[in-house]
Amino acid sequence: MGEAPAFIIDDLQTEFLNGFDLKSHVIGNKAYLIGGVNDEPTLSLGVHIFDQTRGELVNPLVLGTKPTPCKGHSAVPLNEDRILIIKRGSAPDDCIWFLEVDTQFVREQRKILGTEVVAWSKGVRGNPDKPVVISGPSGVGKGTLISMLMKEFPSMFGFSVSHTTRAPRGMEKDGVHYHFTERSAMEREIKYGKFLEFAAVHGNLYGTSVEAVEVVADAGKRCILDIDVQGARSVKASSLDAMFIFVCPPSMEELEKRLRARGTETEEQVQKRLRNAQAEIEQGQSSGIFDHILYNDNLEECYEGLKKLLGLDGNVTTSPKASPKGVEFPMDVAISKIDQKIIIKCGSPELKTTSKNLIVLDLCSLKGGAPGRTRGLDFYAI
Ligand SMILES: Nc1nc2c(ncn2[C@@H]2O[C@H](COP(=O)(O)OP(=O)(O)O)[C@@H](O)[C@H]2O)c(=O)[nH]1
Ligand SMILES: Nc1ncnc2c1ncn2[C@@H]1O[C@H](COP(=O)(O)OP(=O)(O)O)[C@@H](O)[C@H]1O
Repeated sequence: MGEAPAFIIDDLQTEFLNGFDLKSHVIGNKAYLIGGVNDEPTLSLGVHIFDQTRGELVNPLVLGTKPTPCKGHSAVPLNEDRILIIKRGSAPDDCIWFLEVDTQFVREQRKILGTEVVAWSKGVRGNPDKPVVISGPSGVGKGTLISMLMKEFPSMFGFSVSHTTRAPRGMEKDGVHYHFTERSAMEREIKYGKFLEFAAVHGNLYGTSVEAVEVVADAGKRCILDIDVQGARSVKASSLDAMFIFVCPPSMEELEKRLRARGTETEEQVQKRLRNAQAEIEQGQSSGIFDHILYNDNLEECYEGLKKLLGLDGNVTTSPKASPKGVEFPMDVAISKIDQKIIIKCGSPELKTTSKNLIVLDLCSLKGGAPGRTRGLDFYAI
């Protein structure tokens, strides 16, 4: 989008002129201008801020995944910290978005980055199952247990693919086992708030991106995270409500035997991992982070113990959780807010999912937000 014409700033109302589709919303002393050139059918949702105190138009740093282009949009500010956007002409699961302008995440990023920041978050119906964090020293068998679980229940669980600066091992594939990355690129992404947690482990940087966990939940699966104790501590302190499991070896001698038998590390790396293992085991057992401790002596018994913790010891249906359907909005909608409810009036009778033309969106059930998804959307027709 080019510079917004001056009269839009003066008027600060919805304007459609010369192909511009811009909506402005005043929150505090700032007017948020959302939209851009409407080159039908592709309106790309850009964001500008008009700072009324300074009388200046500002280009904010826009974080989060940007919505795909649409045919138009309607918007309404919510609770002084975000703007609800309904994209027109989008798929039912892609029409509700939030532009966060003063949420905790945005305020933190503004402070870190020293510039004006806004962030996108996509609205998703329903809530995923609690993610499972699995920690334990190198060589204890975390990867083996997780592979067994994925193999037996492929449609139920999804693996959070971490980023790491360590080199790939022979059989490891980029994007499957890890996202192998340069340290500088990873540090930049950490700075831009893309990581749920990160830690230096055995001399390399490892981290879970917010997206890594979100894509698993988007697929209707329960997310499994294989991360170290420092990472588990960060997740525990985050807003992600997870289950925490620590895997212990039967002895240090057995751990060393497994690590050497795996044959993936140099002697120096084996020594480093063994040195770190003692402290990890102590923290795993005494830090209060973990809900459960599993001893991996006999693999089959340990795997049965893991399944029991996950409620998989009885008869289990292995189909993935059906993701709740979205709503397809017609081109013509009007939005208003009453307390914690959003009323969406659909002007045309073409609404596909219902014969009624008022949709109520309940804001009380919303969870999460940028830099991930805003989950728990609950809407119904009246
Ligand atoms: N904090 C954190 N730790 C991770 C992440 N991914 C892997 N790790 C941990 O990093 C450590 C080393 O992992 P890796 O190099 O794959 O070796 P392995 O544990 O011997 O298989 C393990 O304790 C993993 O649990 C991550 O995203 N964040
Ligand atoms: N209970 C067990 N008994 C014997 N060997 C095991 C057991 N669990 C795992 N292993 C072996 O130990 C090695 C390390 O396991 P791995 O899953 O790679 O550990 P981690 O992911 O915790 O580093 C692998 O070669 C694996 O086959």
